[in-house]
Amino acid sequence: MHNGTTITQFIIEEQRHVAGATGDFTSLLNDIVTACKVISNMVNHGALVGVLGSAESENIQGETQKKLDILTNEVFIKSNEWAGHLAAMASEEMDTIYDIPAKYPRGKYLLTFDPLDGSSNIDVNVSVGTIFSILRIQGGDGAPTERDFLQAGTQQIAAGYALYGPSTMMVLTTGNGVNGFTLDQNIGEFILTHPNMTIPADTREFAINASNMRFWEPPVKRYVQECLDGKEGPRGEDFNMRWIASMVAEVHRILTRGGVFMYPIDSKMKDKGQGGKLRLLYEANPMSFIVEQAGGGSITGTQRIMDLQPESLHQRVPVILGSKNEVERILGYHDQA
Ligand SMILES: O=P(O)(O)OC[C@H]1O[C@](O)(COP(=O)(O)O)[C@@H](O)[C@@H]1O
Ligand SMILES: [Mg+2]
Ligand SMILES: [Mg+2]
Repeated sequence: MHNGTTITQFIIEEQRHVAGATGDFTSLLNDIVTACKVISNMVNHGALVGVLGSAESENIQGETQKKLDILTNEVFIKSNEWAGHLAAMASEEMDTIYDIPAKYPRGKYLLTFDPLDGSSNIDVNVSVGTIFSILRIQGGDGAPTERDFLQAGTQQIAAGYALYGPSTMMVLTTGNGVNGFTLDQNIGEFILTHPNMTIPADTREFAINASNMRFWEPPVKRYVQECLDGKEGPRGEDFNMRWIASMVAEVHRILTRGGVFMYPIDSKMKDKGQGGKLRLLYEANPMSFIVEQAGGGSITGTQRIMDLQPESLHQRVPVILGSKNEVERILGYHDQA
């Protein structure tokens, strides 16, 4: 039996050092933690409870939704709408913002989330996750609007993800570094197991969906080719490759042992007028906050993601993140192009 620090104790201790803290933020994080525990249980039971497979619906990106995309979205809404901490929510799976029902008090925070990340893996029992980010509403007391969510990543006050893998973990930043917690199923508590996670500046491991190679832009083609050329090439060292197709699992690997993850822009997307594959508010910004807090870098290819001014709720952007020196090398290749 361990006597580790629970995530609630950790958050409360951290908030003790925040001037003017009211407890709202702690309580909001606790509701998010509860939602992830419910989702962990749902994902773990999978076919036993009939939650695998596709739903007969599409999200605003035109992707066929999985049953679990919809069920996990519901869990997040129900767990977070009632307590009076939120002004509104926005989800990858909802076309418009979710306004807090009038029967509940409205609060000062905004929550954005990707309820199930790595959906294409759920039916094949590969790790999936949940990604979230917390902002403070900037506007007045009126009803929140989509515009309230269009804040740069630097405005985030917290970000995190849950990883439903061999064990269920939660990784969190509130702007004071990055900490990882493992769910002890026996007591139903997330316990601090990975304090102060940091990303090594150098790595010999990259992750990209190589099936898109012919559509990539020259800087990415050059970077990946040099990795593949290994010892015989300009890098003079062999590189390893990974692709799980769950962003949460890729980022967790990078937080644990370094690496670089790339979902770059490509000509196929450009032809469709698409700005990238991954969503700025639900995936790119929260993961960039976590990666930067762990000493890594996160860019579109040409600029820092967290400096981007969002233009729309479901905007997609290119994402290149991970070990700082590799990310800077890729930025340099784009500058030279
Ligand atoms: O299917 P691909 O091209 O390998 O893309 C995988 C990427 O798409 C995603 O699954 C998109 O996220 P969702 O599953 O939340 O839609 C990422 O997690 C992952 O990195
Ligand atoms: Mg996702
Ligand atoms: Mg998703």
